[in-house]
Amino acid sequence: SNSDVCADTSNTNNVDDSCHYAEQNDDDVLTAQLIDWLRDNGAYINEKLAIKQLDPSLPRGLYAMEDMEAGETVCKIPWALILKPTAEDLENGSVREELSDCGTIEAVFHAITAENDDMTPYGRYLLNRPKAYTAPFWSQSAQGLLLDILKAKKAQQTTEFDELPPHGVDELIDEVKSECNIDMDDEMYRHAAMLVKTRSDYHVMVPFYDMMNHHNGLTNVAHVYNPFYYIKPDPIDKTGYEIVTTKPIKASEQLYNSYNHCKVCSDYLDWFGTPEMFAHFGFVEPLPQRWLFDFARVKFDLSYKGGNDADTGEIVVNFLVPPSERGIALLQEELTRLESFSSMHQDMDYASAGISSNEWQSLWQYYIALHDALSFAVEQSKREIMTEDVWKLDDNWWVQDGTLLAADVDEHLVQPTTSKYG
Ligand SMILES: C[S@@+](CC[C@H](N)C(=O)[O-])C[C@H]1O[C@@H](n2cnc3c(N)ncnc32)[C@H](O)[C@@H]1O
Repeated sequence: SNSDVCADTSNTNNVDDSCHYAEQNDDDVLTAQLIDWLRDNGAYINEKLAIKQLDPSLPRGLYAMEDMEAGETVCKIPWALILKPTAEDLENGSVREELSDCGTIEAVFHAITAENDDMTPYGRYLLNRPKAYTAPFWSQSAQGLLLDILKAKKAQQTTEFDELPPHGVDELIDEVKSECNIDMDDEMYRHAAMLVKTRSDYHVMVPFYDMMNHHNGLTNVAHVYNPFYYIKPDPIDKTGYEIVTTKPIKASEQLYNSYNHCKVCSDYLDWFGTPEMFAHFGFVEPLPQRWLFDFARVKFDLSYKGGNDADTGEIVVNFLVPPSERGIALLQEELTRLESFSSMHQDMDYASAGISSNEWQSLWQYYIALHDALSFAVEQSKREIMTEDVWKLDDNWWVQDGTLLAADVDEHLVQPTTSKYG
């Protein structure tokens, strides 16, 4: 229980105060309580694992404390400990297309607003996450600055995608409001919605699973059961939610998930790349990155030559669709515009911009990633054979990685036909 942990970690006269402080503020205590609670309630958590934050500049994540083999179970979380829509809502949709995360937002809201004694360690950890750190939840002024960078002010737009990605950061809150009929002016509902957007596996919020950070070059875990099909063919309400290692992992290495390429789900959103990851999860993913500039019909991956070694430094651009002169000229125009934006703001700080320090840092982190990606693409195009063919294609010009699933044309779900995504 909480008081046991407090008694263990404080031997001062002021037990109550320091105890209270630790409970409220120490994420190490919160995650230790989370793991105890999960194990006490029937979860399997591999003994070789620990949740840690190595450095304040790094996100808290899941690490191997001893060598692990490929195929070891990372965790198996009973259905009862998972936050999810009501049984009735789930009945209405046994496959992903019919499920929404509205019920999950409700479940998270209840978990983080429960009275003291009823609040689970999972609820407490979630409650303690930083608030409003993804762009759709930023203040109006911070969002306004981001939209300036993206040239996405509605009045200036001539076509839907005459702007840099990510698209629609200023629309998400209204979407949740209307789709879920949830009061998004309530601070706790907003926090619940952001938690679901940043941590859920579609309609399920799975404690411990959601401690894994993202890296598409170093992914070393996979789902055992397809989380989208909770009734068939694999009933995760009976089996529990299980994750396994896919590679040998050395002591001290981090376990990484992929937030956009699920290995057992057999499909992924081809357009969901680095900008979308930033909007949805609030961080700039490390290389490999994917960038799709619809207005210029340019799509490419950025990666390190010969693997994931950031130290070798050499970055390669892989155009997934042959670039056109017209498209590259449009990117060059945006680069020039971005540079004048940055020189206009160089003497400013977050206070003079009227936004929070976190918003300011996040904004410029994305600016740099965007500027770098555009520069690399423009540079590399000089060594490519250019063709204007991409402008003869229809709106799906960018679908190159596989075959569109006929039923899902709007979502652009792509079934991988190559081994590229493992
Ligand atoms: C599912 S949670 C992962 C656990 C989280 N780091 C924590 O401390 O609870 C997703 C959040 O982790 C952070 N994150 C995940 N992968 C990251 C990465 N590669 N770099 C930076 N932050 C990352 C982002 O803040 C994201 O919204």
